[in-house]
Amino acid sequence: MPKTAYVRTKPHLNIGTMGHVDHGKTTLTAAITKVLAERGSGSSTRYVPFDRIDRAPEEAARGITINIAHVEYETDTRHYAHVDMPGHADYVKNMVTGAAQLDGAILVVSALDGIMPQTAEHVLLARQVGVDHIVVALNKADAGDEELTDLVELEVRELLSAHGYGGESVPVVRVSGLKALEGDPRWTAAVDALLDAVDTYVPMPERYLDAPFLLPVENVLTITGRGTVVTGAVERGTIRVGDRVEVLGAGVDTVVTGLETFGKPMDEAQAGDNVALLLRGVPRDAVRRGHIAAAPGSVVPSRRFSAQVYVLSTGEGGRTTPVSTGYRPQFYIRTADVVGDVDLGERAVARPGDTVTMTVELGREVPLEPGLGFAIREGGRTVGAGTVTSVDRTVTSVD
Ligand SMILES: Nc1nc2c(ncn2[C@@H]2O[C@H](COP(=O)(O)OP(=O)(O)OP(=O)(O)O)[C@@H](O)[C@H]2O)c(=O)[nH]1
Ligand SMILES: [Mg+2]
Repeated sequence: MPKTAYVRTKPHLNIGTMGHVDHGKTTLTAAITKVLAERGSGSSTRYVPFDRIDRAPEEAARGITINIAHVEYETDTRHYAHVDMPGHADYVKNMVTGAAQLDGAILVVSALDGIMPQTAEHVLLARQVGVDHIVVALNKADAGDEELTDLVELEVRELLSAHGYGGESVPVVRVSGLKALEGDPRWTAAVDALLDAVDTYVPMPERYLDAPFLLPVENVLTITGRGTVVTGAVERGTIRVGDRVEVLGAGVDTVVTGLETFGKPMDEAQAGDNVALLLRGVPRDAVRRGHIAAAPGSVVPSRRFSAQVYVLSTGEGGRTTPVSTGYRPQFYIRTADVVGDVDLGERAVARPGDTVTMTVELGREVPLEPGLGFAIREGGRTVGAGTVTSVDRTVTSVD
């Protein structure tokens, strides 16, 4: 049976749940889909139960969200792709990948526990990777005491202000994902209120539809008998079946032979869409997460750039000791994870808590441009966050 094509009836946005481990992100995600399915809003909304969101086998075994799960739903005015991000500290790198494509985020904070290390880390990373709007879900409000919840709310608003989110105006909605899932009317209404806050507070971002096509590869899979598929969110431009693309990093130049969003075929994908591209004649192991699919010749990758970097303080989970020239951490740029050599120039050291300028020489070429945000990690933790200020295009790569 042919699959029904995707029909673009509402503006599409990418949002997601982020926050500390066990604060209820996945439960709330399931509750959102249930409330919307019952509201009957939009043909693409389906209830996705909790255990279908945490679906990779490795996750079920460990009971924590490792990969990033995408679900689709519609409110009355918008179509959303929602990524449920992992809270566990080891998986913050996946959070960077997920957040890199978010137009807005729902920060889930347990009203019982308040701000925890990953709550703060996710807010910092969200700021760095360009998430401009956050709505807060104070979850587990069914079990929390009102006065304590008021304190948690104050604390969250302060945290957001400290990271430039204007904490006093951010919507903070008290919810219970668990009770909403059980159908308790008080709490399904709270989820409705949260969705209304997302609909109104997160603006429709500007989509660069006229720019050359670019998609950072998030995942690669094989469809038996059809070929290799790359997935991710289109960063800019549009793409149609039959268009040529090159995959930077893989050295592949090919043609798009199929295009889907949430399992539905589409004729054209555009900036902001979460898509799967079927590529002609590309071996599965040629392409990896971190590569970039782009209109041929539209981007020139580079290795050297200058950046402004904030070195996380020790209290934020950063380093306890300064860094100096010669430091070699991992750089998380779009979906890529690349080693880089740091040069601090005249400045001898950068201490935790400092904001510094640096030159970086990456281990391999990636498409870079001023304004691009990135995270710096070392030994499984985030130690810095920065923005590219200029790109040195004179250094050519040997590979
Ligand atoms: N009382 C109460 N418990 C909740 C609520 N939401 C989630 N929980 C419980 O909190 C625990 C964690 O919920 P999850 O939804 O798995 O949390 P998570 O944030 O997705 O966790 P990670 O993905 O591992 O970071 C589970 O035992 C839930 O049943 C709520 O609104 N109220
Ligand atoms: Mg989860």
